[in-house]
Amino acid sequence: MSLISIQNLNIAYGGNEVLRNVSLHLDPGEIVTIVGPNGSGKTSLLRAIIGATRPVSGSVTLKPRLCIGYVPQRLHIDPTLPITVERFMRLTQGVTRAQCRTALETAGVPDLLKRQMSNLSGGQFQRVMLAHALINRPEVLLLDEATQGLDQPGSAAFYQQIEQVRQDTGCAILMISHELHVVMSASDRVICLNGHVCCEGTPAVVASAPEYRALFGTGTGGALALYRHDHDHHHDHDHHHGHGHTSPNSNDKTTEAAE
Ligand SMILES: Nc1ncnc2c1ncn2[C@@H]1O[C@H](COP(=O)(O)OP(=O)(O)OP(=O)(O)O)[C@@H](O)[C@H]1O
Repeated sequence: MSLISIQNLNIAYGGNEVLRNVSLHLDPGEIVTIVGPNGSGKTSLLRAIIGATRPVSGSVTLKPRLCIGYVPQRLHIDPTLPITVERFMRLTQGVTRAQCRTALETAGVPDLLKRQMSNLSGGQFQRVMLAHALINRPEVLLLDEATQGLDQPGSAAFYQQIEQVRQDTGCAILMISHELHVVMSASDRVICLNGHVCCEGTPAVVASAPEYRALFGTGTGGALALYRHDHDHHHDHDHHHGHGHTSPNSNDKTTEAAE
């Protein structure tokens, strides 16, 4: 049974259609990346999954008692507010120090418990957010542009950590990104959203491709992959693509990046 199953979802704000006929599913242990330009409805989809937005029609079905961990885009903490990692993680009632330690270990930052949140680097901060999302041992992790603000090696390292988390905990991961051409190479599926599901498929792992090396060097440990999507349909005026199509010669599907 899928953990999350979305059928023919339509979302509109005051008559303005944002998502049209979107269907997708997330199965246990899968890593699925949703890419789409700004304004393509990614956050609306995420809000529909957590029940914060009511669809016009269609359905979102979650496995009964599904535990979801959420890693937000960027949480702003006032730098003048003194708060340690431990206190931040224990703001939720009932969380023990042992649970914090375990979650920080799983997130790859076992030594940060006593550190001030305001002194963490961007990558450390996002790992603490990851640890925070892991505390209740979720079956699904939702990541909303979780590598925004990190540089490329930082993003690659974060993606490697996510992969490790899947290995350690077996949880499924639904990742949202506005980066159209670079995705986590461990993604089992990539879904391109642009008001509707534009195309989907597996990302190509192209660590040896010249384009890949030119863009990212070889220091990313294969954590990033180029993703190229080709399709032959046109979009209406409301849903412009923010990217150029790379090839006009195929139907709706993901193609491998150059080898
Ligand atoms: N509560 C709301 N009321 C009215 N319009 C909204 C609301 N939330 C989002 N929208 C509009 O819906 C469209 C899709 O927004 P959404 O935030 O889902 O896209 P997104 O893909 O997450 O964008 P971004 O990458 O910029 O975060 C946008 O045009 C946005 O202005």
